[in-house]
Amino acid sequence: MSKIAAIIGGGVIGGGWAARFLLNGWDVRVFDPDPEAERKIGEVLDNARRSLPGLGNVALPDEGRLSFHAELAEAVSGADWIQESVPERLDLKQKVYAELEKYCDADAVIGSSTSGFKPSELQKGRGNGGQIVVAHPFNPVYLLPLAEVVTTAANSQQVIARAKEVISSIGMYPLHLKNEIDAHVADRFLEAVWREALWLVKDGIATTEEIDNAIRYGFGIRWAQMGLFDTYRVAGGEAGMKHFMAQFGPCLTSPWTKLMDVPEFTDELVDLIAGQSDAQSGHMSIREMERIRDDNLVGMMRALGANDWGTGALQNAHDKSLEGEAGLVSSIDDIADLSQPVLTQSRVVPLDWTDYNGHMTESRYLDAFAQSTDRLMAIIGCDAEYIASGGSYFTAETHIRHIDEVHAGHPIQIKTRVIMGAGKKMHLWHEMYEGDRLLATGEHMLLHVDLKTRRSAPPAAHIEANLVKLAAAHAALAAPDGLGRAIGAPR
Ligand SMILES: NC(=O)C1=CN([C@@H]2O[C@H](COP(=O)(O)OP(=O)(O)OC[C@H]3O[C@@H](n4cnc5c(N)ncnc54)[C@H](O)[C@@H]3O)[C@@H](O)[C@H]2O)C=CC1
Ligand SMILES: C[N+](C)(C)CC(=O)CC(=O)[O-]
Repeated sequence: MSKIAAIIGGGVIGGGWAARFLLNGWDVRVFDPDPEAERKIGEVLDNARRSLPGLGNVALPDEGRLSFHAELAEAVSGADWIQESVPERLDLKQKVYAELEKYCDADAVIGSSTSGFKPSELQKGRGNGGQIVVAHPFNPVYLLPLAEVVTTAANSQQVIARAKEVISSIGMYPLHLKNEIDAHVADRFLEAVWREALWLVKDGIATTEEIDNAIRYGFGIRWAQMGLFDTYRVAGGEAGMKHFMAQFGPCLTSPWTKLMDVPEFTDELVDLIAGQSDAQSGHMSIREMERIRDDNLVGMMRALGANDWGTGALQNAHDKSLEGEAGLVSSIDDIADLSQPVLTQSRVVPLDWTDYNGHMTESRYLDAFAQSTDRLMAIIGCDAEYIASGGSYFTAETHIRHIDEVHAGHPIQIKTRVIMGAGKKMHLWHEMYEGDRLLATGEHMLLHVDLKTRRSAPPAAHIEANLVKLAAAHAALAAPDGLGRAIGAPR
């Protein structure tokens, strides 16, 4: 199946979709009458290239081709996925759908980024309405994985399944809503919070900065990892959700929120809010703020990945799906040539791996080598299931040589040799490269342990056999330069 996405409307959101598809290996065609569209998408892409490839622990596929088209017909003909991201005006969107109907392929899925319109409003009057679904993303689309997929009875199961499959394949989470409603689910929350915030500023209760602090220092970061209901379940203490509801349910009838209507957007209110926002953050450009936002998102999402939780768990699953294309294996049976060092890592240096010297920081070399050791362990059979049964390896000694520097966003690969594998011992040699350039070596001695006694113990027979097999195959290679080296400072 070809992978061609047509992006109709390449502004903030269309640019984000373009980057998400492109960096996941799709060819992307953009149609946008704005003469500045190419520049703007270029800038969004710069930010996306900086942040997305290093979000996960496995390299993304090769980037697709990006092209700009003056005619809608040219952009959409032959496209598998069409993403409409024109401004939020129903008349304009309906005009675009009438045009799309003429030129798109009959089996293409058409997703709309609309924040508020229902899919039936977009499908209305269209002979090909069954091809149209809402695929509502969140800014920045290239980093945030949620896409609300809203469908109607006009959409076949095949179209719905295809929509979910494509969205998942580019590392996103399709939240399928079968019942359409204005603004879907997530934007209902955003509007409620936004409305409260507008009143609080208008009535002089809090400034824009105080409101942002109330969110980012408190419930915002909490929501990011556990959402609303799980957070409140925990807040109910040992008695959980029922206790929480008994304690705080009555407040709802007060209610704490008094300001249910929307404040009028008078010039005075717009100036008040824009003025406070300028005072708060006017010293930074929007692009600068985007990069700060992206650095923070990547750091937080990668932290969740270490816990295999929330967006991090989703990214870990996406990484798994990319392993084959990246040349990574999880079993000795899948190694094509046993005589060569094993590829144990193919990734991009993430944003949060760099330091004040502007390059990958020393502790991350060990992090990368440790991940390669984990993969080698899995390859010989010491995988999660084996570890859960009570056996594993502990590292007893490590020697890392930092040979050349590498920067965030650059691709690295690690190749691993088994120097010795017998009984309880596993002696590994990792080499880290960017292309042909050797960046670092890692030499590690590990001991097999019984996780109950926490003492060294022989591994299961199949693990030792696999280790011996790899060690024997690698023994035919010339000894690596630097093997067994100590720092060797004169005394
Ligand atoms: N900005 C946001 O935070 C989010 C916006 N959305 C939705 O995404 C859609 C687009 O919003 P933004 O990207 O923010 O707007 P935007 O104003 O940044 O971009 C819209 C783009 O569409 C282009 N355009 C206008 N008429 C067109 C036409 N007939 N054919 C092709 N392109 C055309 C414009 O030149 C512009 O580049 C809206 O439906 C919005 O509700 C969804 C999620 C978040
Ligand atoms: C403000 N907004 C309604 C356009 C926001 C969205 O639709 C989603 C987002 O990215 O917050």
